[in-house]
Amino acid sequence: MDELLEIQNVTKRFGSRQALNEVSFRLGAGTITGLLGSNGSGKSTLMKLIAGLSRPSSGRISVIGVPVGMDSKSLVSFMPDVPVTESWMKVGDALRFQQDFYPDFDQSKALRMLEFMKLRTEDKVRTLSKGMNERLQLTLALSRRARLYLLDEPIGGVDPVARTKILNALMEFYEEDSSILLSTHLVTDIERIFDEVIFLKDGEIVLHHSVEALRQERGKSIDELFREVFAEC
Ligand SMILES: Nc1ncnc2c1ncn2[C@@H]1O[C@H](COP(=O)(O)OP(=O)(O)OP(=O)(O)O)[C@@H](O)[C@H]1O
Repeated sequence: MDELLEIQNVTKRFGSRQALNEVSFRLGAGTITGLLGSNGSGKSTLMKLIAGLSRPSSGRISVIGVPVGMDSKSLVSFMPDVPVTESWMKVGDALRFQQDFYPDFDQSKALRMLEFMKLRTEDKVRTLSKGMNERLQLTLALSRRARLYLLDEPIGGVDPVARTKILNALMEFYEEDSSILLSTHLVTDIERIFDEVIFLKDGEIVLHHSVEALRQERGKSIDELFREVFAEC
């Protein structure tokens, strides 16, 4: 497995609050990894550090050997947990903005994804439901030609039908030489897409394992393990 992401002893403090404590892990190319943790466990903070939107208090992060910074921007596509679109936009405007901003944006892939997602370029962003908006945000993120996709809560707060549609889109449009790190606290339904899972608790990694090995060794679903580890959170 080729190394794609390497995180070494990363700590992040906000004043006296420690959001991440000595986090270290590696991800290989061609994997979908679930970053699982309860509210406030540090998932978004870690995603922002990998995306280069914030700097660690200490530690190192690199993507295919490139330290996170200006040079890693073209390697990483980030879907934050808040929409990147403006309410005045139509879906087509959102695509044009993304294309202007990122030279690696693949317009034809975006149009294919829109069709799959049942979105139209003339739809107004402010009239989209939460689930439809999440489909749009996912389209914007996955249509970049990147090596690592960071998806922060792409199914947060949508109903099970919308969730299935979003997960199917992920599997359909995922390029297999890239990797996905997807954060969520909604483990039911989604665990089928993961190759690996990382459990993040109070800013520390408490488990990082292949899903297949976990199921075989512990005889439990990821959802059951998640409930055990986070029972008191
Ligand atoms: N800009 C900030 N200033 C101060 N504290 C912050 C900031 N961002 C995050 N934190 C704190 O860091 C901790 C981790 O927050 P983070 O948003 O990374 O958690 P999360 O796992 O993504 O949670 P959720 O599932 O609720 O989105 C929390 O205690 C949070 O209050």
